[in-house]
Amino acid sequence: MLSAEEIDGFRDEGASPVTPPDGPVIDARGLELVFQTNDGPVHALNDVNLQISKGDFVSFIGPSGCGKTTLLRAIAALETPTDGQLMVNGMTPDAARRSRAYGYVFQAAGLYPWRTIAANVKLPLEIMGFDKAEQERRAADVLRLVDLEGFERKYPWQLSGGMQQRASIARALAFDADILLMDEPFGALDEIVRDHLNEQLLKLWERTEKTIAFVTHSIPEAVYLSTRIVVMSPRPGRITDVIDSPLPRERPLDIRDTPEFLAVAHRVREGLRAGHAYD
Ligand SMILES: Nc1ncnc2c1ncn2[C@@H]1O[C@H](COP(=O)(O)OP(=O)(O)OP(=O)(O)O)[C@@H](O)[C@H]1O
Repeated sequence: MLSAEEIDGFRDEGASPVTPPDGPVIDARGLELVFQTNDGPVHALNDVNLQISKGDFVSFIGPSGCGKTTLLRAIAALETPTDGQLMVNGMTPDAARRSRAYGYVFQAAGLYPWRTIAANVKLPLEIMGFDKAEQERRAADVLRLVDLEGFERKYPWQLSGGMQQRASIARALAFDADILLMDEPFGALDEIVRDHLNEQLLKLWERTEKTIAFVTHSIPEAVYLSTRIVVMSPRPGRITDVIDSPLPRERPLDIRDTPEFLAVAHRVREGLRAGHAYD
């Protein structure tokens, strides 16, 4: 379920989503993030430099604990960098959050079991004070976008895992932010369902022209989805490679068998290996 801080994000006062600037939608320069813990400092991000343009689909891939989620949470103003500069839509992450610059999709669908699918999708809109008619209209629109038309009155437990994750994507889309931050949204699903959702997500990205930042552990998923793949080293997370995908935007699933696809996957694997200490 959404945490108190995430729900607070919807409550922040703010205008409707703003038009992104001409420059990068997400701009990180020399970003550092150190957590202070009882066992001493944990250096999660080290000198992260990255510019993401409007309409990019960027995947972050790296070993467990390398700081992928931390980076996404910093973009969402849920963590505060200890050094460097981070701008989202040309403003500080806090200001971007208040202007509802992004929707956030978590690893677990996080739907409230006592609310119907439509009521879950409307939750942020309710908190933001949209009137009832607008809530209805938007919920219907986004549920159609994720192919859940007809499931409005169902409860989350009546839906499969993949459908629940689509509902959580619909909830993140409901207030029409330009940026979608997705933290391993399909990590817990079986491969066939994941393939199907990957295909659907690409179509949705085409239709909506959103900028997507997507965390994954899966090389094929990163290569299949992305226009850019950001490879990270083990903690402290540094960017070791940024790959601009040569693949066309239109991607049937069987593109994964082509030499071009396999070449990109190979480069990602090499990047992960280079950053990894095995001993
Ligand atoms: N709030 C926190 N306080 C202290 N340490 C934290 C906190 N959040 C994350 N960390 C630590 O920071 C490091 C990076 O964590 P993060 O969750 O960003 O990694 P990740 O790459 O997303 O991992 P995974 O792929 O396993 O989800 C880890 O060592 C983690 O234990």
